[in-house]
Amino acid sequence: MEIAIIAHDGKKAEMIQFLMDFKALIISKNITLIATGTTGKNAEKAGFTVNKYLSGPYGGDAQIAGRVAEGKTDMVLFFRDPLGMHPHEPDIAMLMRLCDVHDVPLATNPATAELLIKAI
Ligand SMILES: O=C(CO)COP(=O)(O)O
Repeated sequence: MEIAIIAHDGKKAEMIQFLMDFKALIISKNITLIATGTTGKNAEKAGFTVNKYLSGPYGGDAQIAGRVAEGKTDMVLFFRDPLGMHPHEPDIAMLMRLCDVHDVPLATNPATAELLIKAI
């Protein structure tokens, strides 16, 4: 199972805490993690193996959206910062739209991500 992890800067610490909280489950379920660039680097520093794509503003969200459209990604955990401005807002909207088009589970905050990952 492939899960995409993406976190805006203000939410990266929460993403790493989330990954640590569910590390045993991620390993035991043989989950492949993919991520936007900087989120992925942070996860690697925390000891996770991650397939990294470009940083979000440089097209990483769009690359992951492509994988969602191709049926390669099974779940997207996207810790968005609703208080921040993002130059790549169109890419973010595209990713969320394609999750809906292809009925791929999408969590946009840690509470929802916890419910989703516990359901695996
Ligand atoms: O911008 C992002 C999501 O929209 C995240 O990108 P990074 O993981 O490269 O910071």
